[in-house]
Amino acid sequence: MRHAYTVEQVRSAEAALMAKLPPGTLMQRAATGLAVAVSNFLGRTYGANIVLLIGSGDNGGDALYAGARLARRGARVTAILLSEKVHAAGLEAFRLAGGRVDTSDALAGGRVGASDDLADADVVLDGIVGIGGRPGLRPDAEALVRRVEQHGVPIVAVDVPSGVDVDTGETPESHLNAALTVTFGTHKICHLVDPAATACGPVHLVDIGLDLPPAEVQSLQADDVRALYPVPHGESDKYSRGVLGLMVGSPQYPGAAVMATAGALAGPVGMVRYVGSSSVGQAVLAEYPEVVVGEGRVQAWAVGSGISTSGVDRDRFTRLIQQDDVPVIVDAGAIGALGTKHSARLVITPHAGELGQLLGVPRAEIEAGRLHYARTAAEERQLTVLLKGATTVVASPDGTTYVNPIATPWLATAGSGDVLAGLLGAFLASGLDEARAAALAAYLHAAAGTLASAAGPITAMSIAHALPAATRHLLSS
Ligand SMILES: NC(=O)C1=CN([C@@H]2O[C@H](COP(=O)(O)OP(=O)(O)OC[C@H]3O[C@@H](n4cnc5c(N)ncnc54)[C@H](O)[C@@H]3O)[C@@H](O)[C@H]2O)[C@@H](O)CC1
Ligand SMILES: [K+]
Repeated sequence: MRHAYTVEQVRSAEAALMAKLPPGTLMQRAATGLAVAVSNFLGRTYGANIVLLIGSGDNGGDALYAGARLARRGARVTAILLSEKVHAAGLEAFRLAGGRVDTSDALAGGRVGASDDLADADVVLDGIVGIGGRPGLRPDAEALVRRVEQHGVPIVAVDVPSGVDVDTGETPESHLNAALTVTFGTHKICHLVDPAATACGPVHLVDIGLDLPPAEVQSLQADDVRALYPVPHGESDKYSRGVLGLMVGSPQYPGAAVMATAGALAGPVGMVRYVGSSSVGQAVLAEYPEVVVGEGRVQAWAVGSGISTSGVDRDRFTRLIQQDDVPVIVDAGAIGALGTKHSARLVITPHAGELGQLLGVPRAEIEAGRLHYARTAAEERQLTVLLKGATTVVASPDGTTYVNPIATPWLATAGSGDVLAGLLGAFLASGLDEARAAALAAYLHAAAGTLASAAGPITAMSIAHALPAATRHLLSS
């Protein structure tokens, strides 16, 4: 499991550890890991041109000490100081190691004389601000960063890309985009949650020995998927593996029922029941003769995919969400039919627009604050939210939050959400709790999409068809 923490949690873990260690130990651990990561990124150190952007805090200190190490190993390292006050011991160590300080007018509001250094750089280290920074780049920093971008020089962010909001993953002000982020001790929320996660690029974690409490945000890894997946055993039968009821698709959108069925049957469920209009049921049977059409006992329901809000059978839907023994996935049109009361365990699967409608918030605001709004909806409505998007967020009413670590933009294709609803239903019917079922479904859906895509376009059915292979690969690796 990958865990992400708030700044406050990181600071208190750091303080507890620092109290037990000689002064400066943690910064040295961080700087050593950073220097190694930069060498690996470059593929060489000797002869490399490295520029450091140095702000006023310890984040700049990390960059200066790492710069000193790289200079000692033969790199040409230049520091551009963005503040009159920088980490003094770090600067001294940097100078002693042969590092150059660019004394041109970097401080004079962006009239940067460091053009040669920037143009010739192989990499730029962003030590402007770390977890102590407020969101946004100041004008001098912004001018420098834009110059770096113009020259096409990759940036390695120290701890976090300067300018992002570390605790929310939001980017309300200007920020930089890193080719790699090297972080220390643990992941922070901005490393996992978009839009900041995209600004981080790949994230490399350097262990500095922190002891941390339960995480704010978690992200399943392949070994978690293996551990959680409900693999059938010798005594399993189709009923004990779980029966999923699908109330999805409509004469207008019959394909949604076929795609949700495809997703469900490629999951861990033992049996799928279809309940809906007979023409849609026929379409499902034509593709999947193993489906049972008609009422019967189920362990979970998926409702709403391919049904407009006005097309939802309100009486039936209200009865479903008022019973408390079977969890219900509420997708697409059914999200719009949701009232404020329910007693069933619910998972809603909105995209940003649908969540915006539910909360009365513009879509753009949801996109900019995905973690916040997913959590708000989960807490206020007492249900689990799977917020679809480039990185899927799963938030449950008890605060448990997962972010899906893998994604391919090719997943954004018609019917992809129907496959996901079916797959999620299969995990719920097999007995997993809502948050884990949603996190597993998001992971495998993205893994199958990535496999099917191979960096090219995909259809929803190809995602469903790739699910067994993606699952096999994960379970056997
Ligand atoms: N505390 C620790 O034990 C460790 C901290 N480490 C490093 O220390 C960093 C945190 O250091 P600090 O707490 O000194 O804080 P930062 O270095 O993140 O920045 C705080 C400083 O930046 C200024 N500032 C705030 N917002 C700004 C903005 N938008 N633009 C420009 N300047 C801004 C503040 O006035 C303050 O002087 C971590 O991110 C990490 O890189 C590492 O060395 C690991 C150990
Ligand atoms: K930084």
